[in-house]
Amino acid sequence: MSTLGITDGLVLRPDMRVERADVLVDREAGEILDVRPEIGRSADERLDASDALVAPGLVNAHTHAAMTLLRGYADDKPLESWLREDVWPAEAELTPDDIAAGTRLAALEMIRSGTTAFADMYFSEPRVADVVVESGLRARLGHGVVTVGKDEEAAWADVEESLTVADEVRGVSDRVETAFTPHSLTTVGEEYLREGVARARELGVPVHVHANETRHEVDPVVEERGVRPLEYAREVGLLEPGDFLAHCVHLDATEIDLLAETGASAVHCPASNMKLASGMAPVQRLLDAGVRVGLGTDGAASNNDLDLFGELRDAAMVGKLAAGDASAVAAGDAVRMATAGSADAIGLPGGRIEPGAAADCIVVGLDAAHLTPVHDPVSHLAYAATGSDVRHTVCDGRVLMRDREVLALDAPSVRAEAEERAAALVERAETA
Ligand SMILES: CSC[C@H]1O[C@@H](n2cnc3c(O)ncnc32)[C@H](O)[C@@H]1O
Ligand SMILES: [Zn+2]
Repeated sequence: MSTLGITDGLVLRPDMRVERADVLVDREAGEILDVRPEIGRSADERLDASDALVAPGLVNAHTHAAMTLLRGYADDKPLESWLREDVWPAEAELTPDDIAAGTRLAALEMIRSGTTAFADMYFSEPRVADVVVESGLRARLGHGVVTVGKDEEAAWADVEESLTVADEVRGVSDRVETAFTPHSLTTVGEEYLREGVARARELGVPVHVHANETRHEVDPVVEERGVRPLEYAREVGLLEPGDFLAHCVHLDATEIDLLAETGASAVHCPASNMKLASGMAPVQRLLDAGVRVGLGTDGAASNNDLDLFGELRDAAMVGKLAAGDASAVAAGDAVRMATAGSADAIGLPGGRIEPGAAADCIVVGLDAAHLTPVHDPVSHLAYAATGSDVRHTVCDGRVLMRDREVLALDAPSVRAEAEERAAALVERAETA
């Protein structure tokens, strides 16, 4: 057996206690073997965690990774006009090579800011899967379906593509899983949703969908169908355990209960919700009802970065504002959402430092001015740390970043290619 020891640090345990211990990893199995003082000293490879906290790798439960190419392209607009006037026209010009380059940039950013797994909904997902394999991350991937504005043939072809990706891409690596990913309850017609969801059940893949993000998305469902959007979702076969719904901002009490009863998860995207002025998700009410809640950045065009430490802070802050209660969404709740909550929501291993768990870990330096003194490391994770405090990143037992150097990707060439492709993409979009 070949081992990795993460030594001399503090370790964040699943119950949010922090203790001084080493973490010993089986590199081949990609599994945590033991968490105990001094257990890592004789490991084959060592990572220094002195003056640092060993935490689970963060899990980004909702993103569109290749949207890094559109970072800063269209700011300061609400969702509907942002999508229709800027984002969708630009996305129409994307090539598979652009998507690979944008995803590679996203992978670089995620590894550097302590994310070890993500859920993606986008296009050219076989190329996204190749980048996941190359970078060493874990992911659940899905081809996003939109049927509004398409003729029947094109709409069915989009549904078929999502199902084919869900079926075929999951075999490419142990670190890659898939989902059926209709874009939203209003941008995919009812017959396509019903059929796609039923076929996803046959394939045994979950559904990842945007839901209840803005009032403009909720009101038409209520007016036309006389039910709340998540009641409609249930009618078309959604909300099975394993399904996860991005945003869940505008929910009524019935919908919160539906999520709790069915076991479907909500993915909170606080920065995107604030930037697009979509609203404040009722996160404390979801947690109180027993709903599993994960945390996502959404795409880099509505955030504008993929640093989940920002979401941790935003989730804790906006959670209090939404509840009118400073004790709502406490630091430990936010950290749980970004780790075990997200991992469980998207159905990937990770999110916990304990024997038998996936060896997806980060080492966060606590030796910076903005993290001094250390009264409570969990508080620092939620409120004061940033992605650049991450010293090492490990996924599946493999070191992806050591002392801030990303090992599997060549950062300068990843950045250069993304820069070049982003400029050409925008040029094409603006002359189309
Ligand atoms: C069809 S692939 C996914 C699709 O979703 C778009 N998108 C990005 N951010 C959001 C958001 O916050 N709500 C809804 N849709 C979003 C993305 O640009 C792709 O077109
Ligand atoms: Zn999204």
